[in-house]
Amino acid sequence: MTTITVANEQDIIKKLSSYIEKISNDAIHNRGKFYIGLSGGSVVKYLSEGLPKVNTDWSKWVLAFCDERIVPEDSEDSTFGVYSRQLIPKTSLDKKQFITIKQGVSANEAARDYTQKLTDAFGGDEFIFDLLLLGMGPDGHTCSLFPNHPLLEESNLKVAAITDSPKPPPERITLTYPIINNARNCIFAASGAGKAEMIKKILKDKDDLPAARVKPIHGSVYWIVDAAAAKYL
Ligand SMILES: O=C1O[C@H](COP(=O)(O)O)[C@@H](O)[C@H](O)[C@H]1O
Repeated sequence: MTTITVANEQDIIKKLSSYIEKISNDAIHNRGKFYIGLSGGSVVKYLSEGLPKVNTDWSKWVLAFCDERIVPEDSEDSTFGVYSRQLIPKTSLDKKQFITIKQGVSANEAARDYTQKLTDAFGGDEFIFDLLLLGMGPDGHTCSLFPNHPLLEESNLKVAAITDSPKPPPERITLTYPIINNARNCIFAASGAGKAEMIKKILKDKDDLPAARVKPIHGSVYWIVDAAAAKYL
């Protein structure tokens, strides 16, 4: 695990963008495509500001979601909805490059459908993401994997439904640890004093929180944090 501490949110955006540029270009050079998993929350802002400056072949990107909320795409809570308003217009990305959830179905049906869409996108049932961009909530959750939730132990499903998310909206789908920890790279980005206590618990005290369980078997995990979020490290 590598922790990178920078001065402020703008520097997080710059550092994150430089990692994305390098990892995407390496993936495209070595394997012809770049598979990336996106998170919602504050990560959307980092990417909407940073990605438009990244030098990459956008046509080779395949974009999925680390988690998504079961809401209509035009809802403020839809992660794809936010990216389509805030990021897509600033890049050459096409909406068709995003693997989105099926609309108008239950969380369980959306999870099943999303698993099939990922199987099609990866050309098989081994999903190896080049990069997962992860957020960490103030309770230590990542993706839609929340503290003390049974989904933390899920070992069969690759994409799972959750219908009792403690953070609204309650119905979501999420990648599970077998897929998260099969990624080549995972990057957490977190800023602000509101995250400082949890960052200490995870990075210093090594508490068993959902974000701390991100340990790719053959890959790397990076934490990019600003000075306020790192104040207890
Ligand atoms: O609900 C969610 O929260 C986490 C963390 O969000 P943040 O705003 O505290 O960074 C996010 O990573 C996840 O994708 C989202 O569904």
